[in-house]
This record gives sequence, structure tokens and C-alpha cells, in this order.
Amino acid sequence: MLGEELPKLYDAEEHRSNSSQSFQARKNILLKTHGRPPWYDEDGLPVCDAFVIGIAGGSASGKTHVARQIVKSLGSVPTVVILSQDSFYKYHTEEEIALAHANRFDFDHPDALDMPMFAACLADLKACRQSNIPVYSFAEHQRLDETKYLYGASVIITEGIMALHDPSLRALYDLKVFVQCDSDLMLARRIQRDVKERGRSVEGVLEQYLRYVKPAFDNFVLPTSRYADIVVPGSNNSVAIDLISTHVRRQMNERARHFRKNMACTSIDKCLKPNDNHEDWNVIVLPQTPQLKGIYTTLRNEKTSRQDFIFFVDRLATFLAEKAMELLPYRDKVITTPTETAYSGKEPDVKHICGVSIIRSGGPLEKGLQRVLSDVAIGSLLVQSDAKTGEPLLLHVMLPKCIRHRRLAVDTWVFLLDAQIGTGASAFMAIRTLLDHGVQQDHIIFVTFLVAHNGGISVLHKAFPKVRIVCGAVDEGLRETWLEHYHSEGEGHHYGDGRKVWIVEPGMGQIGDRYYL
Ligand SMILES: Nc1ncnc2c1ncn2[C@@H]1O[C@H](COP(=O)(O)OP(=O)(O)O)[C@@H](O)[C@H]1O
Ligand SMILES: O=c1ccn([C@@H]2O[C@H](COP(=O)(O)O)[C@@H](O)[C@H]2O)c(=O)[nH]1
Repeated sequence: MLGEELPKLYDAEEHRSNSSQSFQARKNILLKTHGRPPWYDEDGLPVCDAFVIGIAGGSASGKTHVARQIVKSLGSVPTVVILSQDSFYKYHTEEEIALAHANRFDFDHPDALDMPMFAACLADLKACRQSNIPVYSFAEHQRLDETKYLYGASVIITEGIMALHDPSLRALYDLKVFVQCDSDLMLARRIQRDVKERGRSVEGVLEQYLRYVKPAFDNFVLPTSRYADIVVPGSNNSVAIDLISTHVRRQMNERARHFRKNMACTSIDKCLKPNDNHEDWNVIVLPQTPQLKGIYTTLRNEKTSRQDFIFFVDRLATFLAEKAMELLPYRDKVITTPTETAYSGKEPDVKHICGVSIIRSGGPLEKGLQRVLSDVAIGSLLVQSDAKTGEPLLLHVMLPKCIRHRRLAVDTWVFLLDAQIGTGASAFMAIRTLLDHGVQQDHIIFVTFLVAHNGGISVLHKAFPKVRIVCGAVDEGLRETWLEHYHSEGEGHHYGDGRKVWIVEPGMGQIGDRYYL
């Protein structure tokens, strides 16, 4: 089931629900039915670009309608973005806005659009990078100060009158569509829509139509139909839409990857053992003092009460966060003490720093981080296993501003928090997500309670050799099992009736459950 009210998760940031956001802002949406499976290979590199559909056609021909029908008909494709070309109208001067209100500004010429910016945003989204796209107000004829963050689509549908006009855009499309509609019908729909949704008068719409819209359609829009792979009628178009969605679904199936099993079972020529030199693997283990062992003994004990579990987890999280802080670069700083003496000290040499927890089990580490960095921004990633395949799925992204914007992300240090690294598949997905945003590998410090030495740690290290991992213990085992309450009665284990999980042994059990439930 899809709808605009569903996808609050990916685009929630910078989404100010004020009245200045016109219909146009709501045209750019990200819809999800289930999480996004791995889009990268075992070397950590993205291997499947998003599938991009470009839809052109005259104004009010039904481009947005076609885009939405495709999404509906796709059903269960993980994440779909509808990106409207209208977002890329240029920034207008006072004089231009005055002309626009008098229906004397030409919005239908290709030069009215910032094509290079449109192509750059689309290229980023296609290559699995984030994009902060402009928000345009039809009522004000102006680009607004806010932007809209988008990330994580496996299908992108872009629509606009000039969507097939620019060669740099056409090069990005996997499928080019032209919506062919009768001129009378387009005019009738435009009058109806512009009066209802864009604050126009009938006279104004007609004036603009005759002066700019119709000539531009004949000169610039219609000729681009020759680039289309499919021409879709502007009404009664369900057959064409079915054809398109069948094609997209097939493409998605071909791109599906099987990842977690590979990570857990990849033959490991050099396993991480408790006595190995962990630093070779960029794994920094807390000194195994009797005090630390005492904390782990309490945490591993199944008889430990929830209250004690929370207390000791919070203590341990603080130790780990302190250790992680040691990995930051520091610069000299001279201060004056209350005795009015100069003191040559140090301070972290970082521009931006934040935490990102992989929910739910990264949550118990947040308190520790907040104890050592009181005002740190903490974002979250929801990675869950597909109940049938055990593959990781990215379900939810909520990142701090210093990661959402690429120009800030390159200078951001991230403490990535998760309770344990077993197969490493969730860690892998989280690290890839940060890299997609422009965070540098050596600025990622993974903080965790446990690492399984025969788990995915070696694959993780091979793919991301500069990521450092701070943990309190390295455990011996990793075992695939079925979670009891998902078993079907007396049927044994089947896909669909159980949930496969990998557990670290001896481990601490389900850390998130023990902390929160
Ligand atoms: N196939 C269709 N059947 C009925 N109404 C349609 C159809 N396609 C579009 N419309 C209506 O026409 C108007 C303009 O459609 P829209 O998709 O917004 O056009 P465009 O994006 O090309 O400007 C909307 O009110 C929409 O509901
Ligand atoms: O400020 C503006 C910007 C654009 N327009 C008109 O919008 C259409 C394109 O939007 P569709 O959703 O494809 O119809 C274009 O024909 C411009 O004339 C505007 O009126 N004011």
C-alpha cells in the first residue's frame, strides 16, 4: 500500500510543514513499501544504480498522474522517488516575479530551468548519493530558502515538460516516456488545476497559455517525443502503465543481491582471534582489566535484572565512548587557569562530530556518548533482516544535518553505534550509507560492545580498511539460528514461517531487548 502520507521517514528532515510549501513541494516524494536491500558488493562498492524513468509531455498532459500510477502498480519496490522538474525553476529577481504575476514571464522556455542543477541532483540520486533538492513555490513564482533531503531510492521517476529536452538528463534515464495528450484536454486540465491549486485566474491562465505555453509545447516539448522509448496516452493509460511497471519490477529482481550469508560464510583466511593483534584489523579492544571483566560477567549473566543490565550497559558505554574519543585528532590549545597561569593543553581538531545509532540495539550506547559529548547530535539508521531471506534491509534514515549535506559530511566525524558485530551485515550497510553521504572512511569510528571473531569482521575490514572499531570484548562464536516465537507449529523451519538470526556466543543475548523491554 502506497501513499503520500506513508513516506515520512526519508524526507522528514528540513520538511517544514508551512503554508509556503506549494503543491510543487508535495510533488517530490519518496515512497516506501519495505526496506532497501544491499545496493553494494562484498568490496563495499555500490553496484546497482537506481533505475531512472524520465517522463516528459505537455503541461497538464498527466505526467505526475502517470508517475503516481507507475508507483501504485509497482507494489512492493522498496523505495521510489518522484522528482519533479518544477523544483528546478531558477531563482527569480523581483522584476521577474512581478512579470510572472502579470503572466508575462516565460516559464516554458528551456532556459527557465536550471538544467545543470537538475542533472547533478539526479546523477547523485541515481548513484545512491543523497541530494538536497530546491523547493519551488508556484504561488510565489520563486525558489524557497529550504531544501528537501532525499536519499535511498532504488527507482527514481522524474517528470517535467522538459524532462527529455536536455542531453545530460537523457543520458541518466534507463527508460524515457512521453505522455501524449490532446491539446484541448491539456488546456482544460490546466485551467482547472491552476485555478484550484496554483492560485490563478482563468483569464491569467489563458493569457499565459497563448503567449508562452502553447508555442513552447510546439517548439520544445513535442519534438522531444522522438527520444521516448514509450509513448503513453494522457488518459485511459492503464495498459501502458502496467507494461512499464512490469519492466521495472523485472529490472529490480535482476539487481537483487544476497549478502548476509556471504558475509557470515565467506572463508576467512585470517580470523580475528582474542589474542591476535587487533589493531591490524583496526579493532581497538578495551584493556581487559578485572573491572571490565566484572562488568561483562554481569552483562552476560542471564540472571542479571533489567535494572542492573541498564546500569552496567550505561557504564560500559561510557568507557567505550571515552576510548573512541581517543581516536579523534587533537590540536594544541593554550588556556589561562583560575590561577592566571597559561596552560598548554589540547582540544579535538574536528569540524563536526555526531553519533549515528543503528536502531534498536545501538540505542544503549547513546547515553555513553552523550556523557562524553554532552550536546552531540545523534541520528539513526534502522536496518532489519528480511524475515524470509535474512538479508539486511535499510528501512529508515534519520541523519544529522552535518551528514545530510555533502559539503559538511566530508568534514564530519561519526561515532557509529551498534551493540555487536556478528555477521557485520548491518554494520556494512550503515557504513555504506555514511560513505554514500560523503563521510570519509577514516572519520568513522564504530563503537560496539561485542565483536564475533569468526563473523563478518574480516569482510568488513577488507571492504572498509580505514574504519576503526572500538569494542569491549571479542567473542568466539557466531551461529545461525531461528528465533523461537517465529516457528510455525510442528512444521520445522521454512521460509515464511520463521525468522533467521545470527547470534554471537557466548554473547550478551538480545542486548536491545534486555535494555528496553
Ligand atoms: N489519466 C487521467 N485520467 C484522469 N485525469 C487525469 C489523468 N491524468 C491526469 N489527470 C488529471 O489532469 C490534471 C493534470 O494532471 P497532472 O498529472 O498533474 O499533469 P502534469 O504533471 O503533466 O502537469 C490533474 O488534475 C489530474 O488529476
Ligand atoms: O512559477 C511558475 C513556474 C511554472 N509555471 C508553469 O508550470 C508549467 C509546468 O508545470 P506542469 O506541472 O508540468 O504543468 C509550465 O507550463 C509553466 O508555464 C508557472 O505557471 N509558474
